[in-house]
Amino acid sequence: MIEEIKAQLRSHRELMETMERELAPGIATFAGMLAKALGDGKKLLVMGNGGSAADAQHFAAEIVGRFKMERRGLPAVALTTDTSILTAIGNDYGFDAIFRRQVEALADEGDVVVGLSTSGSSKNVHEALALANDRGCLTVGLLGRDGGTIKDLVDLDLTVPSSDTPRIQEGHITIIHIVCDLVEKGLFS
Ligand SMILES: O=C(CO)[C@@H](O)[C@H](O)[C@H](O)[C@H](O)COP(=O)(O)O
Ligand SMILES: [Zn+2]
Repeated sequence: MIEEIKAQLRSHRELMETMERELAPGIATFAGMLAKALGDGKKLLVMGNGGSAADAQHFAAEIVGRFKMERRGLPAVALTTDTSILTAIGNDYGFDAIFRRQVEALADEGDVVVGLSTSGSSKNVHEALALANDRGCLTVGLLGRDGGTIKDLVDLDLTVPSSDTPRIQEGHITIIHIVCDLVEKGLFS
């Protein structure tokens, strides 16, 4: 068991090293884009399924609440949280529409719309990002594997170089924390 634990910790560390080599410029672009949008009074919308739904909520909480600094709240909404909205849309229009319909209702031009998908191909995330593009939003995919169908759809993709879902999710939350740090420092220090 100890060997298995060490192997998993090693694969996490190796992924972080690969991300350090490959993703730093993309993470900087994401942070700059989000800081500019929030500074201009735009908002963040963020979504994902399963563990990525939790990551979406985590991201919105850092932006609305705080990451590390005492500062005013900034506008961010996780599209994963309202069970009445999710069940109404899912029941009436289908699961693939649960995020798209919320983008239709909430997204304005210039907002940043982020989709998390370890496969890069979850249909409900794909459809929401496609509509966000049509709305003139800035779209970002936090993805994994080969980036799936979402990679070519978004303005910016950050595809974590792994095919292991939990490792990809660990990559995503690391990116989210770095971006929150840079956004706070960019806007408030
Ligand atoms: O957290 C995990 C696995 O670590 C799961 O809940 C996982 O998020 C779910 O299977 C999702 O439905 C996967 O969707 P996606 O990342 O491919 O878009
Ligand atoms: Zn998970």
